[in-house]
Amino acid sequence: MTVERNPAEFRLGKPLVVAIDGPSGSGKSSISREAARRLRAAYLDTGAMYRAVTLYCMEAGIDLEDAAAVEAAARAADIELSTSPDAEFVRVSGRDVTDAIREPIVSSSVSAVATTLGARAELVRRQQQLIKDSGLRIVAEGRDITTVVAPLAEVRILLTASEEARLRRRGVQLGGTQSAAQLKEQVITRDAKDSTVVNFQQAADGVVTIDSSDLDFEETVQAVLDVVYASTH
Ligand SMILES: Nc1ncnc2c1ncn2[C@@H]1O[C@H](COP(=O)(O)OP(=O)(O)OP(=O)(O)O)[C@@H](O)[C@H]1O
Ligand SMILES: Nc1ccn([C@H]2C[C@H](O)[C@@H](COP(=O)(O)O)O2)c(=O)n1
Repeated sequence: MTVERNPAEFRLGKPLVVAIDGPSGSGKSSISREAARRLRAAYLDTGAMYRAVTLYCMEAGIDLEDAAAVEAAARAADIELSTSPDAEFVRVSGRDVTDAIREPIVSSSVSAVATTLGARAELVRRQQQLIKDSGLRIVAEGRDITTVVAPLAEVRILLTASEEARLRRRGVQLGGTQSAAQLKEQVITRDAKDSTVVNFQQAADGVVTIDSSDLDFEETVQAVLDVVYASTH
């Protein structure tokens, strides 16, 4: 079913929190950003916050295996994150780190922060505040948005795709610069580590699964918008 109505006008004046979780490379960030644009909503990339804390720790010489130090860093880090789908930026201590947090060294270290429960508690608190600050019109994506950060969201989606599709997409996204082994490390191995503290492989009760393996980008955005309409009627 494709909805004809104008998404930008949909549910204006009423809360519309759209929570999207899923594994690495499933399309959460790119699909959520585009869905937010069309819904005229804010956009929250929670993974960027885990990445920002990781970079903060690495630059401060904090041992990522020291849970107490990582938790303290998550509390101390001065992180500014754009929630505009049209202006992506992340700043740590006022410095632009939008590109730096996407470097492979951060991708391969971020699970240490993501699996530190005290750091998660602090970032969940900040994420819930950002959702409130949006006026409750936002698409928020990550690994625990449907279950922990916004379990009462109007719309809750698990965005999945086959392992093969996710590896292929990430390979294309990185311009063919990564070997098959490197891609597997950044996508599959990272998911396995992150899965030890949050479940983003199976949909929780009430969460709608969208499998994008055989959908192109536009079809996936449309599938998300269809679930938004269906879940709010
Ligand atoms: N349905 C789709 N068909 C084809 N390509 C897609 C589709 N969805 C997303 N992509 C592309 O796949 C790549 C990975 O998507 P994206 O970065 O949004 O994934 P992600 O789930 O946020 O990953 P991560 O959690 O690792 O950051 C991007 O280049 C994106 O444009
Ligand atoms: N809500 C979230 C968001 C992200 N993470 C972790 C898992 C990833 O390894 C890392 C970076 O996320 P990405 O930018 O790849 O989406 O952050 C999490 O545990 N919970």
